[in-house]
Amino acid sequence: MNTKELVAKGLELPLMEAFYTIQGEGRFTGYPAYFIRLGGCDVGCVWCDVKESWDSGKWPVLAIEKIVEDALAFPGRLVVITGGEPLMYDLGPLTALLKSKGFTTNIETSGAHPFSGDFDWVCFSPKKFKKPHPSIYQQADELKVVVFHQSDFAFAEEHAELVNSNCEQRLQPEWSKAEKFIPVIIDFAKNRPKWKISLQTHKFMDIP
Ligand SMILES: C[S@@+](CC[C@H](N)C(=O)[O-])C[C@H]1O[C@@H](n2cnc3c(N)ncnc32)[C@H](O)[C@@H]1O
Ligand SMILES: Nc1nc2[nH]cc(C(=O)O)c2c(=O)[nH]1
Ligand code: SF4
Ligand SMILES: [Mg+2]
Repeated sequence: MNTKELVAKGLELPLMEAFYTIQGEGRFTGYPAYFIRLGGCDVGCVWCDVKESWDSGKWPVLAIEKIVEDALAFPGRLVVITGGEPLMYDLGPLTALLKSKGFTTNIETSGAHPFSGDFDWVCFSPKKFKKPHPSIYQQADELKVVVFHQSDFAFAEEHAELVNSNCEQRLQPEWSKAEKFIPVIIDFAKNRPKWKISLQTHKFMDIP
């Protein structure tokens, strides 16, 4: 098979970066985790903090065996697959291999492509820029909505209605608007206690 075919089968993937750090966001904030950041995203969030990931063609294509071998070099056994938009790819083979090696598998996704892979935790961050694929709503363990504009609160409530009943709900201020929206998010959550707050703590800790 050629590279295109191998990527289509999820046996090789474009890898922007992989790094061992502390999960900065959401339910596992503070947990040491190995991040696998896949290249490529077609969603186009204006405030994306990793726009350099968007062009998959910029990044080397690696066999999943190599990706997993590199992850094993670190003490932690929590992996976060992110991007770019990781669900652009078939994550079945990578997650199966990770789990066979004893990793807990988490994903950060916009849900904008059909769900694939075997995950212990699915963090679903819906975007106005590309409608989520229907398959994400029953898979999501966490709904994490980025607040960039006042209208994002209604957007968040719309998606809270669509996810499964035990899906955790978090609001995350868009980084450049944090000063403006943190007080608003605090007030919103205190009045609607199903909503919790997620901050990009890695940026406060000055770690990747
Ligand atoms: C870079 S995205 C990659 C994974 C996937 N494409 C997604 O959007 O969930 C990882 C997380 O960072 C969030 N994010 C990206 N840029 C942000 C920003 N400027 N402020 C706050 N959160 C941001 C996304 O909403 C998502 O929850
Ligand atoms: N430390 C750290 N935590 C994160 N949580 C989600 C991230 C992402 O870019 O997917 C991220 C990230 O880039 N760094
Ligand atoms: S979906 Fe994620 S990676 Fe893609 S543009 Fe939006 S925040 Fe960035
Ligand atoms: Mg990030």
